[in-house]
Amino acid sequence: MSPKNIVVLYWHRTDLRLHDSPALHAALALNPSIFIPVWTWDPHYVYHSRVGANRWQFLLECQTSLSNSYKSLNPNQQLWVVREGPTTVLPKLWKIWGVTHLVFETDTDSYARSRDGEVQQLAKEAGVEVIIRMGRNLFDPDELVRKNGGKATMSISQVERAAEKINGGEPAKPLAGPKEIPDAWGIEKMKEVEAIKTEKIDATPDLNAEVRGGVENQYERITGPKGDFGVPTLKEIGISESSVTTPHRGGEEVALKILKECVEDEEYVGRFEKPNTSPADFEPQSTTLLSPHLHFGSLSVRKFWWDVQHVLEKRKGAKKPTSSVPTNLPGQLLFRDMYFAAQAAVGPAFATTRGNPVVRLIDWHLQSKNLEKDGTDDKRGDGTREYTVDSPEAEEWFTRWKEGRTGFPWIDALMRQLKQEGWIHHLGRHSVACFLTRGGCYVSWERGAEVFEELLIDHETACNVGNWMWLSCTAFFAQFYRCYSPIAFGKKWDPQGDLIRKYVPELAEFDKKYIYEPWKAPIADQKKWGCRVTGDGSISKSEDGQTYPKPMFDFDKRRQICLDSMKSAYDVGLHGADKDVMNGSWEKKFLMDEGNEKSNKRQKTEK
Ligand SMILES: Cc1cc2nc3c(=O)[nH]c(=O)nc-3n(C[C@H](O)[C@H](O)[C@H](O)COP(=O)(O)OP(=O)(O)OC[C@H]3O[C@@H](n4cnc5c(N)ncnc54)[C@H](O)[C@@H]3O)c2cc1C
Repeated sequence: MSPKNIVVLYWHRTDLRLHDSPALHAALALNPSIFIPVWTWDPHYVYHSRVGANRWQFLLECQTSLSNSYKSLNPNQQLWVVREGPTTVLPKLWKIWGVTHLVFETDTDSYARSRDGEVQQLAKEAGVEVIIRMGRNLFDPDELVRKNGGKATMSISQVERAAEKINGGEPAKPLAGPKEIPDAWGIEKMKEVEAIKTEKIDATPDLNAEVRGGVENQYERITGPKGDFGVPTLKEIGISESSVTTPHRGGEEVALKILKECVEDEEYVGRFEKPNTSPADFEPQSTTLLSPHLHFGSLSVRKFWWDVQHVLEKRKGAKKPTSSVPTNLPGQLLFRDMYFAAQAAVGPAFATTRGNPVVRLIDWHLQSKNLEKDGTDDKRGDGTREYTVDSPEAEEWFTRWKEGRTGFPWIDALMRQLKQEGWIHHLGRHSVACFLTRGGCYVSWERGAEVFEELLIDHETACNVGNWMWLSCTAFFAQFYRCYSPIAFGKKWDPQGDLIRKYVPELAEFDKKYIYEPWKAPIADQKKWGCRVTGDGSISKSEDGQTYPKPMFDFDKRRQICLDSMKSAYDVGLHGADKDVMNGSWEKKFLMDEGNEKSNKRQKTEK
């Protein structure tokens, strides 16, 4: 085919960048006469995945930045945002714009796999050639699985061994970004899509109704309210500007600047060891905070790897102390690949307990409803699962955890930082995840993962659920007797309690002696420091001034109960895909177990 006749529709999804994009490179290598970079505003993410205001804003910033980059290379270009789901709109676009090739980056997330399968079939029927390239990971997750004997990658050493068989353990080198971009069709031809019948949008279940304070008009016109295929505004998607509270900004330019500053600090990169970075540091935080950029693809993970690798090699050459995998920065990126490949092997069930062969079944409180006898699989994988409130007390703990009013200042500071900023340090995530599950509340990790899914600006299904399984000791990690104290762990990193003072300002005046355990402060001191420790925090002001809640339970007692219960659950030894789990009879096994908190409770109530 002569380049004259080549019309490429480039479908941006996980790659909001121009630098090092193998799919974009392949698309431009076709030498197209017409090149149309498109984003389809997919109702699946708008309604059926939990997304908070901060992550919406981050996405819009990434899209705006990409659109501007296109414009700077070709004033007639932009990111063409089309407001309809991809499986219905793409075939219409191909027809109207005479598309010959569809090009996109591989996405191994469960929803994306089935969507892309459907799109490929439609393209085949329409005679459109499809080109797909991997660029979201260091190594192709499916290839890692194959090299790991077809099994989920459950440890870094498995990833390293599998990667060794792919390219001697080295990710491909980054590709240069384009210097020029061909034209799209003229605006009149582009706008012909307005004549097409818009499909009815499937807006139920709407998991983001609460996030959207205002009226949304995101699907009223396929080309957007101005008819210019523009990146939506917050207002158009029904989100008020005041609900965006994150200080973290999106976009390729921002990502490249952060990476540049990071690698210029040779000591930082050379000595980086994750366990030695503080969860209490803010402005600046102690790790790179590049995760949201990797999530949206505003940064290439291979560029991250190689820029860091060059610093490490230089240091090694100069015989300077240099950290190594898995605690150094490349090690962190391998953890990311580990979770992607584990998800690629397990499929949609990776995000749940039911049907997931790698996850242990623990008899948590607030289990997903699909674990009940008549439970069904969440085939759409859209997080619509409901849960069973087996204990009103656990439900209350879960709510207090989510809202940052547990009465444990370290936990509350982190949960409020998460809500405000959409990002917390990895060890902060450890603390709050352990506290909600095996180290305090004994609430299902699936509840915690759903809260993170909404609030994180870096939410990545594979990494989120993978890490929740790790922290709850249901997969990847099994040392459940190693538990984070909400008091001692924070104190170790931040003896002055600065993180607490920032995010729990009602305790700002407390002496460092009491900042982690304010309930122990004498009443006279509490009054002097302007905050009484009383109630459950549901009312922030009381008659005598500001208040902070009492701890919601005795942590030492809860830790012991959780430890005993975990031990019993490990003895029962069920996993998510076992017959007893799939047919809903698993509870019987726990009822027979004497050592378990919940089974004892149940036996008592059943009598
Ligand atoms: C309960 C829980 C939930 C999590 N949910 C997510 C999530 O939804 N999305 C997400 O990207 N990370 C998640 N993580 C992993 C990790 O906490 C973040 O990737 C990291 O804190 C991001 O900050 P950073 O960019 O400064 O990391 P850095 O320490 O600078 O690491 C560089 C990059 O390596 C990757 N990385 C580092 N640690 C991990 C890890 N343990 N697992 C996977 N990738 C890692 C990230 O892409 C990160 O940007 C979660 C961790 C826990 C304990």
